[in-house]
Amino acid sequence: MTDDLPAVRCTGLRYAFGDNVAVDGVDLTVRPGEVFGLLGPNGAGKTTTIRLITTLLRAPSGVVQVFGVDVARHRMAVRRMVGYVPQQLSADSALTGRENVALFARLFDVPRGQRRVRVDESLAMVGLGDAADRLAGTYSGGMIRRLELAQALVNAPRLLILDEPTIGLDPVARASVWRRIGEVREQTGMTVLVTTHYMDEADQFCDRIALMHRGRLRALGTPAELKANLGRESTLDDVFRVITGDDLESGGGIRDVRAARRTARRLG
Ligand SMILES: Nc1ncnc2c1ncn2[C@@H]1O[C@H](COP(=O)(O)OP(=O)(O)OP(=O)(O)O)[C@@H](O)[C@H]1O
Repeated sequence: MTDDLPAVRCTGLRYAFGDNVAVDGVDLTVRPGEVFGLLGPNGAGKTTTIRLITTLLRAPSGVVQVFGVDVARHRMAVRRMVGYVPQQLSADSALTGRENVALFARLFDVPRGQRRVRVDESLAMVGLGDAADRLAGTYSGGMIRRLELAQALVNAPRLLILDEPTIGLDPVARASVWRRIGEVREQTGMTVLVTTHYMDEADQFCDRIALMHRGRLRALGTPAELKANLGRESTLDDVFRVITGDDLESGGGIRDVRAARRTARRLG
């Protein structure tokens, strides 16, 4: 009955850190079953938007609904529907892959009788079945990301939210992470909301894209639509540059460097 409801609907969403308006009146609908990419330069407001959707931040104004459920009023119900892979994580290098996922199964309150099966299924979905009993500390960066994906999948979420799932990975590992995301989506029909800085990845793997800049949505459409609006032979990079001016090059600064270092430390 709820199948036609949007996976996410944000209306007039706004959030400020002191005087700094991070999210400035965002209206956004993510359709059920799609892979939706939220793009934008550093500081655009993507992570803050995701935190509002996942109930980690509370919006002072605006409404967020996940499959029709209001996040302000039903936080736990929303959390049960959402799997979230944040930028800074989560996998414990002193535990095996299986133990890491089992820990999340307990945290998410997966019924005891289903835990073992759910853990095995999640590890298999991301291609870590054979490595499940190795310590996560021995995994490559790409395997760690897939392990984090398995952690988010263990409670069978209807909506999977990934914040920069491929940052800091080499091209082969990036492709492998995306392949797993695609397979999971096909197997489960779940909706995927993803942020990325990699335009080529967004172009290839997202059904629709929203470009965010300075807290606002500046463009929304399929990759093909966004490129077509700009003219023949345009790339998503071109679209991005037109919308954000020079911010793509100048964006980042200390926060970006810190984030990249954090990721490198985590993966290294
Ligand atoms: N915890 C915080 N305290 C104060 N300001 C914050 C905090 N988190 C984010 N901001 C500010 O809010 C704005 C939006 O940040 P946000 O992290 O949502 O952007 P982003 O698009 O996710 O950037 P990135 O790509 O670097 O992750 C930025 O100006 C940022 O400096």
